[in-house]
Amino acid sequence: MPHPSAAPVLLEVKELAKRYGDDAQSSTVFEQVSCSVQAGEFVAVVGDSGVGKSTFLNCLAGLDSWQQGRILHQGTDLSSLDETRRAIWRRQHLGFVFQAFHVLPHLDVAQNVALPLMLLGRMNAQGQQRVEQVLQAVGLAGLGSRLPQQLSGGQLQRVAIARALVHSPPLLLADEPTGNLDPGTAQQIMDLLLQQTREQHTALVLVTHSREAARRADRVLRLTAQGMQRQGQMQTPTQASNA
Ligand SMILES: Nc1ncnc2c1ncn2[C@@H]1O[C@H](COP(=O)(O)OP(=O)(O)OP(=O)(O)O)[C@@H](O)[C@H]1O
Repeated sequence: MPHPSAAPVLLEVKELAKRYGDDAQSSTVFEQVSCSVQAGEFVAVVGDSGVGKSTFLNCLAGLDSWQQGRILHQGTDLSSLDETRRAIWRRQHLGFVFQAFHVLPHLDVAQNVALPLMLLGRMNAQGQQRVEQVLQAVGLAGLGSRLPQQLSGGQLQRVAIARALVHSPPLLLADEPTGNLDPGTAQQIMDLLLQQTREQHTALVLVTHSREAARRADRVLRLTAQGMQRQGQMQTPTQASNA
C-alpha cells in the first residue's frame, strides 16, 4: 500500500460554513472549516460535544446542506449535483457507518449487507460471493439468514460495517461507530474497520470521542466553531486552512 502522503487527494473541504435557522435568527454551527483527505488515509475528527462533528460528516456525504464553502470529491463539487445525482454518487463512492447502526429490521443480515450492491445493480452470483466474503471478514460467517433482532450490539455494528464496505467504496464515513459498545467490542470493531479499510485502500473519516480510536489514525483533526485544526499543533490560519 502506498504511504498516504504519496496518494492522491480524494476529498477537499474549502472554508465550509454551516448555519441553522433563517437569516433573522440563524445560529452558526461552524465556519472556515477546511481540510483534505488522501486516498487510503485514516483521518479522525474530534471535538467538543455539540460542535458539529455529525453535521460535518453529513455534509461530506451530501446528506446535509451548508451555506458557504465547497466540498470536492475527486474534483467533483458536491453542490453542483442535484439530489438524484448526489444519491447516485453516494451509492457509487461512499460507505457510511452510523452510530445507531441503521440496519433494516425486516431484512436478514445478508440482505442488509447486500443492499448497496442491489442498488448498484451488482447483485449477481459475483455479488452473492462478495456478500459472503465480507460477512466472513467481519466475523459473521454463517449468520447471514439471521434477523437483526437476533444479533448483539457488536454484531449489528459489524453488519453496518460490512454493508458500508461491500461495494468497495473509495471513501468510508463513520460516525462514532463504537459509541454504543463495551470497550472490548469497541476495540474489535476498530480493528476490523482498520483492517478492512487498509486492505481495500479505502479512505476513512471517523468521528469519535474515543482517544483509543483517534490514537490509531494517520491524522487527527479537531473541529471547533471557528475551523479545523490538526490535533497537537498550534497553527497559523494559513496552515489550518491546509489541514
Ligand atoms: N436540525 C437542527 N436544527 C437546529 N440545530 C441543530 C439541528 N441539528 C443539530 N443542531 C445543532 O447543531 C450543533 C451540532 O450538532 P452535532 O450533532 O453535529 O454535534 P456533534 O459534535 O456531533 O455532537 P456530539 O459529539 O454530542 O454527538 C448542536 O448544537 C445541535 O444542537
